[in-house]
Amino acid sequence: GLGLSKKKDENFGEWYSEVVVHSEMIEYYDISGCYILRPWTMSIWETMQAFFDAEIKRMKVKNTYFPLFVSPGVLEKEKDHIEGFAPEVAWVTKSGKSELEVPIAIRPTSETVMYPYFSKWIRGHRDLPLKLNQWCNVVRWEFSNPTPFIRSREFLWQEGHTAFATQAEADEEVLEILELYRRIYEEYLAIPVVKGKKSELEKFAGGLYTTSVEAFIPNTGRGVQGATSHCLGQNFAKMFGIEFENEKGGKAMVWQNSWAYSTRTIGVMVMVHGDDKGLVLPPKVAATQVIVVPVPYKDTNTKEMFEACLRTVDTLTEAGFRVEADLRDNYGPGWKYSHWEMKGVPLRIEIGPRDLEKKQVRLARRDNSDKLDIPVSNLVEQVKDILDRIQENLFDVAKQKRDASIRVAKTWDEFMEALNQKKMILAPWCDEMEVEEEVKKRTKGEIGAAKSLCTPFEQPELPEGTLCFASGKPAKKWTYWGRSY
Ligand SMILES: O=C(C[C@H]1NCCC[C@H]1O)Cn1cnc2c(c1=O)CCCC2
Ligand SMILES: [Mg+2]
Repeated sequence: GLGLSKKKDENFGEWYSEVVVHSEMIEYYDISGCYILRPWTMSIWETMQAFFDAEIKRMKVKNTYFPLFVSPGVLEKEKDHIEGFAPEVAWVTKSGKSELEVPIAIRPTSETVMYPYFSKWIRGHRDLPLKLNQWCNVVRWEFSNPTPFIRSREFLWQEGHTAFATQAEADEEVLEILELYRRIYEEYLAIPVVKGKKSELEKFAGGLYTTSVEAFIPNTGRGVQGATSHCLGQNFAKMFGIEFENEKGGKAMVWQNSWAYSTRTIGVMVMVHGDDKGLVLPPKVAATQVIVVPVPYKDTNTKEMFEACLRTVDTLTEAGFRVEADLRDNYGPGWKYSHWEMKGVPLRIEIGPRDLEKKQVRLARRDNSDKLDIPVSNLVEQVKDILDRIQENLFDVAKQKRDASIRVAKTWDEFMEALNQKKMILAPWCDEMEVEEEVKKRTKGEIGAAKSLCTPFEQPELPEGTLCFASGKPAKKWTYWGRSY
């Protein structure tokens, strides 16, 4: 039947699973950790893809497509890159009834797929910069609790792989891409994120440094890595022999980056904005931004009302909005209101007999349930204004909740108190890896250990003599910590 059986503040995990299914985003699949992405999800993915693809094309990145399959030799080429992850790699060992001579890996990411060819294609400085991206799926056979969008064994992403003659060019692109990831979260998904650098322990082991945008889920008190932009330095160039003849005729290794965001972004959006009536979609990414529902009265002239609904759809469609009318005669208005609220449609337009008479329509906002009557003559302007206000309001509310979840901690006790209150902790840290390992050990438990989320580029003042919250040594930086997905 209609409606959720679990409340967001009471049983978050089950609430989330119900929302993604009842909003028709996800269908569960018979293989654990794999999910069907239904059209209501794909339209969101496509909207973000349209933005990001256009932006990277402006950066002269070209789309490509490499094979799904990786030969074992290359995959295991980079020891410390792969050893930590080996259990997650899925392998094809048979075709039909016969065993394969050599098992073939399914790509968990494509560094090792692409870089032998980078080595072949990059000969001279004129071959640089090489900037490729692919939109594809990857497979990681995760064992910890699978969660739709957030942690699945197969997911969609884009992975950018670029090579430059100089570190400066690589460093610059890392941040340019990270800004695009911030825009995806803050401008499209209406989710506040922190831009920062990963610690040595949390960074991509194969790279030089990792930058990320970090989101936070107040209900669970968990950080979530929203997207990553890595500078790989010359590590992979060394491994795969990716070198070029520079202007002076000497040989030099390239500087590389790799960067990705995935369908995980959609799960963060559900978690942050969803409520006890279901999904709440930011207008920028909503497949349907406006749903028009007729409200027939007993003896109403339904023909005239349906025509008014269709005229409303035409007017708003011409104005560039994504709008539908629900004219099904086997459901009443009340059922339709709940249905489209569950699916998170940002704005509903109700048209009843009185609205016809008065040449007005009634708008109902999904984010704050406000209702207002507006004259049909002013429809387009008002709908545009309201959708913009909904987008802003979703961001403002999410930011206010996220900021309320941040605690500054200067001592271990303050840290543990905040951690147990499901907070995102900003603490002065000595930046020593052993100390971070110690924090993980000391906070290990049923619901997972605390880890560093990122060192924000925006550093608060660090007064001389400030001590590390965990080691008591002189602090070097402010870092965000918390439990995470
Ligand atoms: O994938 C990356 C780094 C990089 N890959 C390309 C896009 C950007 C960024 O995600 C890290 N990583 C994560 N997970 C795994 C691997 C791995 O390299 C390799 C083996 C299986 C699991
Ligand atoms: Mg992983």
